[in-house]
Amino acid sequence: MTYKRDLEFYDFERIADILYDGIYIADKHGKTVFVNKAYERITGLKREQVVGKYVGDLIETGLFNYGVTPDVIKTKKQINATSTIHNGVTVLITGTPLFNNKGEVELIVVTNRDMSDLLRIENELKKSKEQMKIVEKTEEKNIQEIEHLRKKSVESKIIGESEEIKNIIQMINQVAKLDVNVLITGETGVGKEVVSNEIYMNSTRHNKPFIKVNCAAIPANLLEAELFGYEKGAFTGASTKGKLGLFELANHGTILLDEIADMPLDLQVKLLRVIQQREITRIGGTKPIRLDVRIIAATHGDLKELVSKGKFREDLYYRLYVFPIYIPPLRVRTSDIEKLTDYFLTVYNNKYGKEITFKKDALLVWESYSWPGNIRELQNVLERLVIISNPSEIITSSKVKKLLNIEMDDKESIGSGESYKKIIESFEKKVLQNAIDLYGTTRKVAEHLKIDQSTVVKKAKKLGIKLKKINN
Ligand SMILES: Nc1ncnc2c1ncn2[C@@H]1O[C@H](COP(=O)(O)OP(=O)(O)OP(=O)(O)O)[C@@H](O)[C@H]1O
Repeated sequence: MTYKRDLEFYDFERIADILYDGIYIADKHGKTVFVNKAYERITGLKREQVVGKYVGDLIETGLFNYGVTPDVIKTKKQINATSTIHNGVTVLITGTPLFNNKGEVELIVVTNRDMSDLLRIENELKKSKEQMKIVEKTEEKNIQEIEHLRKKSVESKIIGESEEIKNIIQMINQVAKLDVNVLITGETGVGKEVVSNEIYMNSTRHNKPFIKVNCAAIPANLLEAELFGYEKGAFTGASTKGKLGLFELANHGTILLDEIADMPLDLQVKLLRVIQQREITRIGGTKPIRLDVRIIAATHGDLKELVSKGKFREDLYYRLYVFPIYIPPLRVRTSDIEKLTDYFLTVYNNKYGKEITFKKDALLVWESYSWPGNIRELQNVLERLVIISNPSEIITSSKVKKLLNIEMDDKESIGSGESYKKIIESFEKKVLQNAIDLYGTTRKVAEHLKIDQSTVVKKAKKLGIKLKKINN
């Protein structure tokens, strides 16, 4: 046989030394006769420490916790096992007996495979599987959240038949299907969110996410992470998994940036980039992420004024001002009060199982109130009224006045025991407050009441009327 003759020319020790797995050979007594280089590498033991030693002694000295050789000698069979060696490495060992022609065990050849790499890969696989599960769960949660927001939005309906509301509904119909940014302005509680819901519901994106962010409610230092997300370990305290930003959650859908005036200037720059380049970069990230999000911004503040004071970026203002919708306060569309009252009274009567109605003069007082908190206030006061009233109570004007803290009329005032000065003062306050509510600025009040603007300001101060949000 030629191959046998050829083999005689090869140096088996050299061959054994180039193998990746460790080789250990013991004689029939369990005395080590050979170890290759890979064995030295894996175990960290030198040839001299092992060769000539009995495997039992090696186990006793604590170099291995288990050796297969004694069992192979005993059983005369191949044995597979794992063993941890003194340096902490786990090895897969296979001991195979080599028999002489009498069928006796002559040598035991043991291969050692370092399991560290394998265990590391297995661990990584386990970790990635766990991470995948977390991502899947988060995605599922996000989808549920989006679905919840969508359902909530579907419920909203605009009540009101005033010219102002008709005009707003017309604007919603014009803009909803166009993919442009919308800026909704108006005092607190006028229905900016309700209008944004209607735009979303009537847009082509109505079956895609609708994410609402109140920029004033999230602390400025957290807003960036909330909006744009971050990569894992982006900053101290960041989650090790990283975080998906609200813009990414809103992808292909719509985002409502409520109270946009409260967005810090440095974030305004980032927002501008989202609008212009249609992409975001997570905090700590390097790769920009393409996005397709429609932006609806809302504010009760005067953005133009903030621009002139350097508190809002002019370029962003014009990017948002593509289609502005202004919602007037309830006091200038008093015809809506009755419809809204009817609507919410039915809602709360049903909710609390009551049949409360208004007396005609009570409704007049109700409608003449200035509703500084607008529809939100009307809704809240009405709910309170339903709660505190008897099941079939007919609400009187005095109950409404008490509830709304409205001062009494002239006849009621005269009989109240107050001094002449006090009665005149309260009458003056009522006139001035109504005029300010009606005309909005001290300049216009002065014009209509034919007095100096400085007198309006002085009297308002003296009578304790707040002019904070009124521009001269
Ligand atoms: N036209 C409307 N028809 C029915 N409900 C309305 C209408 N406008 C507002 N509401 C109700 O009034 C409340 C306040 O409305 P909304 O939150 O939209 O006001 P907002 O202008 O966004 O307030 P804020 O500036 O404080 O965020 C909500 O409960 C909303 O459902």
